[in-house]
Amino acid sequence: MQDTLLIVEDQFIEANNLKIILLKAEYRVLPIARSVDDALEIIDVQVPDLVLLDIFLKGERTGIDLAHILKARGIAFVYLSANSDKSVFTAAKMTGPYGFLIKPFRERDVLAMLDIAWYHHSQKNMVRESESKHKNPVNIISKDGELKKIVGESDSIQAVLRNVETVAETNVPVLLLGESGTGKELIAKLIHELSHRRSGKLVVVDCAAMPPHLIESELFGHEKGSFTGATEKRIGKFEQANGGTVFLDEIGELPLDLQVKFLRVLQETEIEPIGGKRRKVDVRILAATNRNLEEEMANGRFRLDLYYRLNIFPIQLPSLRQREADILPLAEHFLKVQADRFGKEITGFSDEAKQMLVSYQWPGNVRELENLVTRSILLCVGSQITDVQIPKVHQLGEAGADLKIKTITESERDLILSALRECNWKIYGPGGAAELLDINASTLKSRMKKLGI
Ligand SMILES: Nc1ncnc2c1ncn2[C@@H]1O[C@H](COP(=O)(O)OP(=O)(O)OP(=O)(O)O)[C@@H](O)[C@H]1O
Repeated sequence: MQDTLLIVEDQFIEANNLKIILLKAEYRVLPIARSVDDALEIIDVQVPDLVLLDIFLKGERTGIDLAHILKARGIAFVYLSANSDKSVFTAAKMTGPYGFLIKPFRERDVLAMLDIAWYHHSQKNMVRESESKHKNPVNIISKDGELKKIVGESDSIQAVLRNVETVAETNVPVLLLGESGTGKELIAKLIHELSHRRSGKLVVVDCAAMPPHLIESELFGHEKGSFTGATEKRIGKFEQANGGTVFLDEIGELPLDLQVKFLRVLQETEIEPIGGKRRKVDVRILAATNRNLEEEMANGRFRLDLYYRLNIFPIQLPSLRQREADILPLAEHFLKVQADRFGKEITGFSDEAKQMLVSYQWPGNVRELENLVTRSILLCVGSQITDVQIPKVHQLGEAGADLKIKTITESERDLILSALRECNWKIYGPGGAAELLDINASTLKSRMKKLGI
């Protein structure tokens, strides 16, 4: 089957010459688009295999704006541009094209670039296919009737799932590492569900949430009368989980004296309730932290022996910004789940909203994404989410960084550049630099021209 190409170019003669070259090389070429709107109309009817994209086009939106949309839709593209200006090139590069040709170009340069683009595109598709062939070990967790799906297409989350598959059936303790909101607790639940302990309990203990004077009794239990106020015997979490799994979240918060007692659970599978005798428990330990345990050890806050005992099988959860490929699948997943929950009929995100989602850094990781999607659903009035309220404080991150006194022109230039960078060089529409700077897009464009950006 012939590969189908779309040329997006506002110069009629150049577009036509290019079309002739491509037809001669036996590509199928869709009608030429002269603006972003034209291109979108064509793509809505027929998805091309690859788009050849000029940067400055007819109409308000640029090729870089279109590239963001193509990227969100998973359509490959290469740039063809007469403009080799460094800032434009940098902005174009950030959209992840398969190639960039400076006009005027020779026929064989175009064809060679297309060959390379096809090669990279097919490699990427092969990786995607092999990823989707790898079935998640169990991606549905049922607990108290609650269904949870583990979503993730990126290499890094697939590697996590493979590790989970490897370790789940063993009795080895697992240390889950990663920033807050990356899914450590969810993975702990998955490990439990995949283990032979699945019919036993999974007891979750958040070490950071317990008052220090109660942790020992909570974890190990106490005998009646063992201290003032111990009016009843208490069964600790380790014993409650007998035959099952204990997940200790925020293990880095466990006080040093209790780390020794916990080490005994790991080494001897024994607990010692306050005021009681040592006894055996049959539990598997999963622990998580978003702290750097090596640093904690260096500062004397975490025991070396416990660290080595726990660190037999560490699993590092990647931050969301390290796995951009997962942002949209996760967002779509939360949209479906939460829209059902609130009884709203929302079909999806607009291209602009998708672009805003993939451009943001997600310091709060998957939890922040889930919350933002929920908020967007509640605020959504139509059948599509067209706006997501990315926190402004992060968008403005770079603008105030440089405090050196500059001329007004220099400051204006820096500010515009920071805003453009924050918005991945999107000028118009929601999440664009004009919105961020709170000025009219055409004013921004004329300021950019004047300042040579
Ligand atoms: N891959 C994923 N697929 C679907 N939902 C996910 C995924 N990862 C995380 N979540 C959801 O994101 C939220 C945060 O995840 P979780 O509580 O497991 O993170 P955490 O790393 O344990 O956070 P913390 O360190 O703050 O305790 C949860 O609602 C969880 O269900």
